[in-house]
Amino acid sequence: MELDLLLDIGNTRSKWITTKSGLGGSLSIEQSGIINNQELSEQIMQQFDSLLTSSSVAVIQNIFCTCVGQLDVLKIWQAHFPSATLYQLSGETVIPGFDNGYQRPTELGTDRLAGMLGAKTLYPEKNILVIASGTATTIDYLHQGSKFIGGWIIPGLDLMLKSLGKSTANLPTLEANQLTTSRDDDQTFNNQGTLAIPFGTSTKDAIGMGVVLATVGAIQQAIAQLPHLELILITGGNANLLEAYLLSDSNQVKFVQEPNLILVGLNAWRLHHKEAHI
Ligand SMILES: Nc1ncnc2c1ncn2[C@@H]1O[C@H](COP(=O)(O)OP(=O)(O)O)[C@@H](O)[C@H]1O
Ligand SMILES: CC(C)(COP(=O)(O)O)[C@@H](O)C(=O)NCCC(=O)O
Repeated sequence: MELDLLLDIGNTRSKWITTKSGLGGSLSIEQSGIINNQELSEQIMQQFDSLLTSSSVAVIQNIFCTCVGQLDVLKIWQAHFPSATLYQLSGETVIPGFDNGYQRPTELGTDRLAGMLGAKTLYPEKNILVIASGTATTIDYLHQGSKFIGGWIIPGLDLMLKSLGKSTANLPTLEANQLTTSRDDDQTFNNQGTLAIPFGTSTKDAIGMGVVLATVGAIQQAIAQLPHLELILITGGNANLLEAYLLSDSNQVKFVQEPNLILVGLNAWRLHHKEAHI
């Protein structure tokens, strides 16, 4: 079987999917995985073991990739699949029906571009806010599934926690997974059933609630200034955590978690690329 590898290299982790190499409709997933970039070589060997050992049957033909992480990370990926052809998404890549509103399109992170292509593919013609909550948190607006209006970049939850810990004498360095979302804890819920954000009464809570509110507040600001917003999509490593704090029915806008949004976007670009080069 001939396979293509869809690869999203972020600043913390690489997310991947293999799909049949031919042209198809929606994304069919053969295998998938997530690898921390610091453990890349070891994990590629482990996660791809069955593919690599049965290489006479399954071969990676092409890699369709977005890389906003270190180039060295991409080089390690390439070294494991030397016979595959590498295609890298660029801010300048032309996609029919998609208009990149950045002043300098090449400046736009290709993961953000792929996220919007994913949104356009899954929810055509909608006004969509795309939130990617990873190393950084990005909040991007896609108008009518076709025009990227612009967005915001703020430090991701871990990054905020790390920088507070590192740059102050008195603050501990918390981790995002210490910001609990469990309903078993003694936490406050608002009348929509999502977590309320109380004022902190300990250093830990003051930091935790502060970084969550910095993020949720930005998202709510975006919602407030987009009267025609129809849908909010959230993806990335902190999507679960963030979702617990976001209003599920903000301003009547539907809110959906799409873990593979960027890879879905890469697949849409892959199909377009293949159709254009038949
Ligand atoms: N198992 C995990 N390993 C690393 N980070 C994780 C993990 N689970 C959740 N996270 C959170 O997800 C973030 C990375 O999310 P991800 O979407 O992969 O980011 P990026 O695309 O920037 O690499 C980390 O900053 C961390 O806060
Ligand atoms: C904003 C980002 C750092 C997000 O990276 P991530 O958190 O996904 O690792 C990345 O999309 C990037 O490097 N963007 C380039 C600048 C821009 O999009 O304007």
